[in-house]
Amino acid sequence: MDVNKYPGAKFKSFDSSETAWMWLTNESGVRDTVPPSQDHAPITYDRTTPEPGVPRQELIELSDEQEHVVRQCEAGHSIFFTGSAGTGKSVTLKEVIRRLRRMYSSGSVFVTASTGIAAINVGGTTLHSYAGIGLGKEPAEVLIKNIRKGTKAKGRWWATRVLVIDEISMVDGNLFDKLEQISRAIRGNNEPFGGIQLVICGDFFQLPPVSKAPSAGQRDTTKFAFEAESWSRCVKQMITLRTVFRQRDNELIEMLDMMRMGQVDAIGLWYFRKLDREVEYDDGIEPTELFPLRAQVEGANNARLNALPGEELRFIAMDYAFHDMYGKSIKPEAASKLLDDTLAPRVLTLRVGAQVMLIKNIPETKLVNGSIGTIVSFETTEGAYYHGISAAGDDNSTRREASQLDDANTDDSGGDLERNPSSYTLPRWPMVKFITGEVRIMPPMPFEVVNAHGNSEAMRQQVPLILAWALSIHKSQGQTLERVKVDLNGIFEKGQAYVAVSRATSFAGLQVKNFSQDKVMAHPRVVAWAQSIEKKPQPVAEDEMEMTSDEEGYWNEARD
Ligand SMILES: Nc1ncnc2c1ncn2[C@@H]1O[C@H](COP(=O)(O)OP(=O)(O)OP(=O)(O)O)[C@@H](O)[C@H]1O
Repeated sequence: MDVNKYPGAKFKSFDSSETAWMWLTNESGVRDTVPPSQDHAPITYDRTTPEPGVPRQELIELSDEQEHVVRQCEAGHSIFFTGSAGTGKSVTLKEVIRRLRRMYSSGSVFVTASTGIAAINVGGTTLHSYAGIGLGKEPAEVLIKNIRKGTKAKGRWWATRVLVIDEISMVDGNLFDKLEQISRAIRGNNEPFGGIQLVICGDFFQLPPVSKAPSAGQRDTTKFAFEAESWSRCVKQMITLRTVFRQRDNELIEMLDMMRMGQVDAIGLWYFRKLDREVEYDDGIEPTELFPLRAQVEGANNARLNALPGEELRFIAMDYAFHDMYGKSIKPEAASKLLDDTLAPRVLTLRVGAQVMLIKNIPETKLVNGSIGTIVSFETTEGAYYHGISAAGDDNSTRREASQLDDANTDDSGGDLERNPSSYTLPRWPMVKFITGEVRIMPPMPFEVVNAHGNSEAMRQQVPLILAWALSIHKSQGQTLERVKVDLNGIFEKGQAYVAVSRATSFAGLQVKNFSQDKVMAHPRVVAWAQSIEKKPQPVAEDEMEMTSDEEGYWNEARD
């Protein structure tokens, strides 16, 4: 890596993501992730060839009900699929995106989510940025006028054949109606949502749309997407995934179900009270404590880090800015802002003894996004190999590249100073011992932000870890955590307690402090809607008639 050309640089610009990947592959030696393909032709899906823009996941065999969702999407139906936490909604959605992009051109399948973090999780962009509506506060007529004036957002609306919306529970109902109106107006098509096929995913019992909390005596202004006037016209099918994969213990699954509905019975209460105990783990790795507020998380993590003796190492991310989907260069500051949603921090400060969470899946291992471990030392990759320890993402074929990474970073031109100020010649990376017992060295890995077409707009190279004594409930959404601690006294939002507690995989790894009925708040309008759906026969697509026993209704699990 000829970093002499870029003294102290944190950015390097490229014409396209392909040239950046070529540069990374040929010059920096980083080759632990295959560059996203820009090719729209069908690609065989395996661990080494990700679809454009779809985050790589371990090969998972879809269950029948998950496969059914995929087939309905392939058949062109507009659907909303839901299910309680851990039923594999994200896994299913990634497969839907992969298959639809293979069926149509990837340029006509747009992937969005309600928040930046959720969008990264499915390899998409925020719904607001797809729609080109800024904050979307103005009336629909004004937004339509603004979109008509430009070419970009208008072009996106025209090009869209399928619109994927993930984490729908956080999408405001008024916004949904505005988007529906915009779509019809811009596309000049009066069919529901302007004729776009909608694939909507989420669980309304999880986090609600962000709205100002009502003060005493004020009316709750939350409007859910299912309360949108256009919802029933646009969403023709609702499918509930019922098999929970995250937890195996049936009692825990039942308790979580009760919590989701905000109705914990006496037995559930007894079980929850039993969970109010300290859990000691032999390996010294503590449970991750989930907090509702970011400041609480930072306070808890920094206090624990500062209490550790020994040297502190700071790992500074390298950010790369590419082009947006119209070929316009993205400014470095804008790229860094986008990349902050990837969870990979701009600066990661660590010490030996720090508890960390992996924020990438490591193929061929049991290590996944959410795996918890402790820093046991800082080592060069060469040193780690000498002791028989592999690098993250490493198998035999990448060993050479990982050592090239060391060579690249030991260049005495100064590039290494940015990365690892404590070592001029031998950059060291965190060595982590995970709960699984596995020990891995963690050199930087790439984190990408893709646009709604699935092409890379920005990339961050950073050590794939964050501090994990504490985590915000918001960031924990979508995660699976083996050891969790939640104090329900801090909970203030409906759905928050359920999201937090449902991250756990087992009773043994779950501690719940201060459980009380009033903290397990399901939104009354979500409950009422769920119950009304339960009573209503569901619209069934023609090719679905024979499946009605399986897909009776949205809330058939509540009937059991
Ligand atoms: N068909 C399957 N076979 C085996 N494991 C699965 C399957 N589907 C999902 N899983 C696993 O179950 C866990 C939860 O999956 P996922 O995160 O997709 O659920 P989710 O419904 O999106 O959860 P949440 O609502 O909490 O975000 C993951 O560890 C995932 O790998």
